[in-house]
Amino acid sequence: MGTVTELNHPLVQHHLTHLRDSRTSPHIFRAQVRRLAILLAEQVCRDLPLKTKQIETPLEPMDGKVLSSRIGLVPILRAGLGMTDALLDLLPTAEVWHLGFYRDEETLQPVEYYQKFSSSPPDVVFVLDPMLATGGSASESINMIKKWGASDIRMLSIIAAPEGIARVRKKHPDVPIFVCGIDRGLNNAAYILPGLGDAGDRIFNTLS
Ligand SMILES: O=P(O)(O)OC[C@H]1O[C@H](OP(=O)(O)OP(=O)(O)O)[C@H](O)[C@@H]1O
Ligand SMILES: O=c1cc[nH]c(=O)[nH]1
Ligand SMILES: [Mg+2]
Repeated sequence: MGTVTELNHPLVQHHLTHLRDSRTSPHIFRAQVRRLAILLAEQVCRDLPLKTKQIETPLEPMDGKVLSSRIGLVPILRAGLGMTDALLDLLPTAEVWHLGFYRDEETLQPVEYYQKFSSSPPDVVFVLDPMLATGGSASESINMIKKWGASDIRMLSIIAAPEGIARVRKKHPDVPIFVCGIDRGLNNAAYILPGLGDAGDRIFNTLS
């Protein structure tokens, strides 16, 4: 079974609470998503390989270390876009490839509407989606990323339901999951409880 890393850090809990709060404005919500994505990035990058790079400091030459992998970010539209810039700040040479899915409100099944992949996959792919609810969107996304040829795939979410984690682990036992918080479960409409509502709508200010 794939590993699940739940960030258990005071900063994560602090920023998660402000993210969840229904009074948080879209402007602050976006900032909170970004802060939490940075904290997730710190965890998910812990074992990335390094190579030596010879540089000169103002005082002397030295062998420095730099990341050696080709890293790809795959934000799941729309809400995954909210996490992308935070990852790019830390990984400025990462490639960004997009997948578009929306969840059909009746069937709760993910519906694909956009895919943009290169001819060869990166060495490591970070799948970005703040919400892992039933796990349908994440599982389908990972299916497509595997068809692309990627083998080192890591799922980054801000909030997950146990049901979504179980589904991704069952379908993709090779994919580690990194999440800021694991919530109680899903309501009848498959929204995460206590959750934060619809992440895409809160990021893009499209709540009607
Ligand atoms: O685990 P699941 O049950 O599949 O639900 C999670 C999906 O739902 C949300 O996207 P949504 O369909 O609301 O699209 P949006 O990002 O455009 O709002 C979320 O960002 C995930 O992609
Ligand atoms: O709680 C949920 C479930 C799916 N998508 C969201 O944005 N929020
Ligand atoms: Mg949405």
